Amino acid sequence: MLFKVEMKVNVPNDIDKELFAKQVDEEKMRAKELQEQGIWRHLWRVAGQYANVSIFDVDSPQTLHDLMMSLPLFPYMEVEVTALCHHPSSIHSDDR
Ligand SMILES: O=C(O)CC1=CCC(=O)O1
Repeated sequence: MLFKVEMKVNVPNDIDKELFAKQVDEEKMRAKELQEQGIWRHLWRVAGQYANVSIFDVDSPQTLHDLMMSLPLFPYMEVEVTALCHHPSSIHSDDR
């Protein structure tokens, strides 16, 4: 199942900078793993914002939920999830 996930990162003004830098590194490593596994299919920066638009390929909404909750930067994120399905005019057969 494909999901569009929009993540906006809100960094608290009083955050410990070292802790946050560590969490960013951990997020980067997790994102790399999930991309290599074909789960995090697309990861795009939203121009001009500390935000991204991503496409995830997971077996259920519960799996997506568990995955999102486990992201190191999740505590700072606003997240919007949109379920996607095949478009009848798409020429790609692998976008289900
Ligand atoms: O920078 C972001 O948008 C949050 C994030 C997602 C994956 C990653 O490495 O950072």
